[in-house]
Amino acid sequence: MDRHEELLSWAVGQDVKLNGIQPILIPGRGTGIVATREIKEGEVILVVPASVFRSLDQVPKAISKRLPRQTSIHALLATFLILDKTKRFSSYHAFFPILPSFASSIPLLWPPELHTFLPTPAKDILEKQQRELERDWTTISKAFPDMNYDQYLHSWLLVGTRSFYFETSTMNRFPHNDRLALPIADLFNHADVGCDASFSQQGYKFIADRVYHAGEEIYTSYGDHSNDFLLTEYGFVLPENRWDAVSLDDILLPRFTEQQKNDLRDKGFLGKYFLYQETGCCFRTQVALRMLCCTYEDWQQFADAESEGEASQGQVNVLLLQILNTYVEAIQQTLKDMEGTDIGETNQRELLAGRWKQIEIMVAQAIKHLHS
Ligand SMILES: C[S@@+](CC[C@H](N)C(=O)[O-])C[C@H]1O[C@@H](n2cnc3c(N)ncnc32)[C@H](O)[C@@H]1O
Repeated sequence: MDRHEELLSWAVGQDVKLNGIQPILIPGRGTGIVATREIKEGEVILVVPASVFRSLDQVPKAISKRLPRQTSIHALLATFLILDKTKRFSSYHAFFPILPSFASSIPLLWPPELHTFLPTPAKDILEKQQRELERDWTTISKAFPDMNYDQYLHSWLLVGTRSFYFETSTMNRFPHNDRLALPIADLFNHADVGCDASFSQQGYKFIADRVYHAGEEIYTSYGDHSNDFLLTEYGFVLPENRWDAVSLDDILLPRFTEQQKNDLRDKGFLGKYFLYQETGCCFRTQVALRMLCCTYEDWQQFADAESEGEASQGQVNVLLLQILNTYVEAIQQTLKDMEGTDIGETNQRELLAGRWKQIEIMVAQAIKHLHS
């Protein structure tokens, strides 16, 4: 029996119902789920009973009692995966990628010098991850002094990349993004649109979002995530991603005086300026650009939604064009600097360069759109 057949028979033994789907190895994406026959839109393709869940409620008291009440679910599950020596989940655990396989893809494991080349939104997510990992490891290593850091890091990354959002009443006191659970759904790879899961107290079901032909990979969507988010949280970028966004903060923020920053902050418009794949510049960016090229009164009226800013749109577009052209030069410089460095592994640098090329294309498309 190969590994995937073993996983399948383990799942069936746990009362998981797979209907016209199976896990297989997919080049470049590890394991994924494919259709074994033609699947109709709306068909239930997977039923996972709550008895298989690994979440807050299943963490043994022997673990949770040794930890402070505010310990994150992420930290609890990571600890549970390590200390769970029962046979029941061993076929599932055997599927987990080993720690070195995360190193090429997950920026958290890249050398810090390479982090300096990450786009700003990815850097922000990485810093949050670093803070959370440190917080969790401090708690866990105090309660379990024999635990090894690499083993914990591995388990923490497994939970971070494989768990799905799930809620029970016992989870209410935890932040939404910490209401995590495993397993099975984690065998699906991500696409910007895919099959949805429907949850109940009995478990969850996956429903086909469209027709699938035999052999076709079936995706789910981990959320409306940009490629900077996917890169940092999951270690990959999508070639086509309707939710992709490019941050303009690095090129816009340095243009403001302190006074202008204060005015923007007072109205809640300082930073988080994005260029979206589908819709172009966000409203916040339009507000910020008007701060740089309109009178204070015109800016204020636009920011307060008292004017639609049509009279100033021409000026705004000219300024945006100039800013985006400057950004393209900066992106090309980043790519050149990356070519000239041997920091990290080749595949880490290639993944990062690929992301910057996507950003360059999105900015170039916005420039083309402004010209037309
Ligand atoms: C929840 S797991 C999905 C199953 C995983 N492929 C496996 O081998 O077990 C998430 C991980 O799968 C990979 N992945 C998911 N979607 C992907 C995609 N569209 N392209 C490339 N890798 C993907 C990434 O490594 C990600 O961290």
